[in-house]
Amino acid sequence: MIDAYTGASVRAAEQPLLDAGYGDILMRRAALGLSRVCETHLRRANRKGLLSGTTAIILVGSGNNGGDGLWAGSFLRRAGVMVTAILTGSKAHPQGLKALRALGGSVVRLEGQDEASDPNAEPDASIAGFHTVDRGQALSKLTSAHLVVDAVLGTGASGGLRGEVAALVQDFNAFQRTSPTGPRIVACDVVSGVDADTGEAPEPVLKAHATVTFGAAKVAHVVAPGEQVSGQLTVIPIGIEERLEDPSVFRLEARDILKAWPRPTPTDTKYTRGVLGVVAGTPSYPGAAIMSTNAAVNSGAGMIRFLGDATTRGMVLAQSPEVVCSDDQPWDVHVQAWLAGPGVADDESQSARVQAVIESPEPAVLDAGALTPAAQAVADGRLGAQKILTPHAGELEQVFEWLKGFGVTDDAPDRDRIEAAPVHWAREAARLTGATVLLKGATTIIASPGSDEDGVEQVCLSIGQASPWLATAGSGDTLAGILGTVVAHVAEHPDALRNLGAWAREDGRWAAAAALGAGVHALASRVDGEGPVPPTVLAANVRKVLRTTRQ
Ligand SMILES: NC(=O)C1=CN([C@@H]2O[C@H](COP(=O)(O)OP(=O)(O)OC[C@H]3O[C@@H](n4cnc5c(N)ncnc54)[C@H](O)[C@@H]3O)[C@@H](O)[C@H]2O)[C@@H](O)CC1
Ligand SMILES: Nc1ncnc2c1ncn2[C@@H]1O[C@H](COP(=O)(O)OP(=O)(O)O)[C@@H](O)[C@H]1O
Repeated sequence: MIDAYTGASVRAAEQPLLDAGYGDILMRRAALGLSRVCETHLRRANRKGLLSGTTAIILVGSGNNGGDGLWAGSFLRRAGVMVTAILTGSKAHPQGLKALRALGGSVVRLEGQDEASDPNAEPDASIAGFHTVDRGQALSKLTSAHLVVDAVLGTGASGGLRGEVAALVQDFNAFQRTSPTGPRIVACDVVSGVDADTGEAPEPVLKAHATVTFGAAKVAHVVAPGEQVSGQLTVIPIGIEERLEDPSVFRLEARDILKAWPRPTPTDTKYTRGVLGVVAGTPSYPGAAIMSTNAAVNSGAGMIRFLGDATTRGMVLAQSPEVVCSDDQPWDVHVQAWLAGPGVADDESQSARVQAVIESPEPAVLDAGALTPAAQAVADGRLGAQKILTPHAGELEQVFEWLKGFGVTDDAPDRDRIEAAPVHWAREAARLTGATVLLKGATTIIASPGSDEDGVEQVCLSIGQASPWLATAGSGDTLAGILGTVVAHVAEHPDALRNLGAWAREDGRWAAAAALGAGVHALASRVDGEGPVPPTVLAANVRKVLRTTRQ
């Protein structure tokens, strides 16, 4: 599990050490870790695996992030690398600058640095004497280097790159598009301009092959879009780890997911494992019913009860004879949890069942056609953490429109805003609806509602490493079936996921269950390597994923 923190909580952990005068030591530890990762990349760039003869350009901002870069440059110099620092701000960390120069590193200033690129610009005599390079000259230094270290902005950034350095990055990105064999790019702490706390990545950003961060991962490393530009993450311990408070986002990794996935014990029966009721599909859209029930079967549901019309029932049974089908109403059957909504549109009887599920006290995964009625139900009160909404960004936009219509919020973000800061909007949707929200996308975000009144903190998780091949119609129906299975189990065994952490109890268990479902879905997308994963194959892959650990 990766615990990811906000910049503010990392700074709070550092503060006592800074107050005690250990700032330089922290910075040098950070820089040493950064330089080691840079060395690995540089050795790969040299056929003989040597460092001498390799070149590194460090883009250096005016704050401590730039200080890390300068110190790392001095360590690389000592190892024989030819290092040039390009200063992009109106000042530079004095000790870092001294250290790099003492070891023979070159230092130049990017011409045109002005108030636009650094809001706190103060003319600084200590760097005024350095030779300047214009953007074209800086670009040719970058493109001819073996390695570029991005140390312009770290956790102290407010907004994206601006001014001349933004234009330089834009030019470099244009070069990269035509010449994929450019330098390796290593980001210091966070990719410059990416918001450490939300992962927002305002263009332009220098997409990194690797990011080296200090003390702990930041939220931007585990949520979209920040994660997608960060490359491989290395966390360097600097001595603040014990002082960190609660993480802001948990990233579950493959081993956490496989370890926590609930497995039957010898005393279990199909009922004690949790019965899942499914309200999905209509004669017009029967596929969603077939795919979601098939996924539930393959993820090991104890029993599945499908409610729907005769045509769809016949098709579900043809694919999965294990499913118990009827035309009952939700209140007539006893289940531990529901899955409602996939493929439900323009059908009175199925919509009525969806409505009954929303109004029932049971836990429920509410997907696709259940999202609008769920948002409408918020007008009558919070839904409860046991109701799990599973929108993609476009569906979440509609949920927010309904919430705005009911006066629950003034701010209804559109799809683009949601995609720019999914972790923020997933949390907000959970807070406003009172439901657990699973927001789909390149990384999947899961947020529990929390409660200001009861002092219950929101739990937030992220799941990554899903194959982009999942962007296929029907992947969501498969996810819904997997989610239903694990939610039904957790409904019957409230403490089943407690080993994940204290946060995975009470209301947080629904977020934990949803994260496990999304995690298994992501693992199933890559189990046979990278390539197309039609939903039926994806569902079958779930069994392979769940077989990979010993019990
Ligand atoms: N505090 C510490 O002891 C440690 C801090 N470390 C490093 O320090 C970094 C944080 O340092 P700082 O707080 O100095 O912040 P940054 O280095 O991220 O940036 C702050 C500077 O950039 C300017 N700035 C902010 N937004 C800008 C924008 N959009 N465009 C142009 N200029 C902008 C500010 O005016 C300020 O001068 C971390 O990311 C990490 O790399 C590490 O050395 C570990 C130890
Ligand atoms: N680019 C991507 N990378 C990784 N996963 C993705 C990507 N695009 C979509 N997904 C995942 O694929 C699934 C698509 O679900 P959804 O949009 O509901 O599809 P459908 O309704 O057609 O079944 C979600 O789990 C989502 O997180």
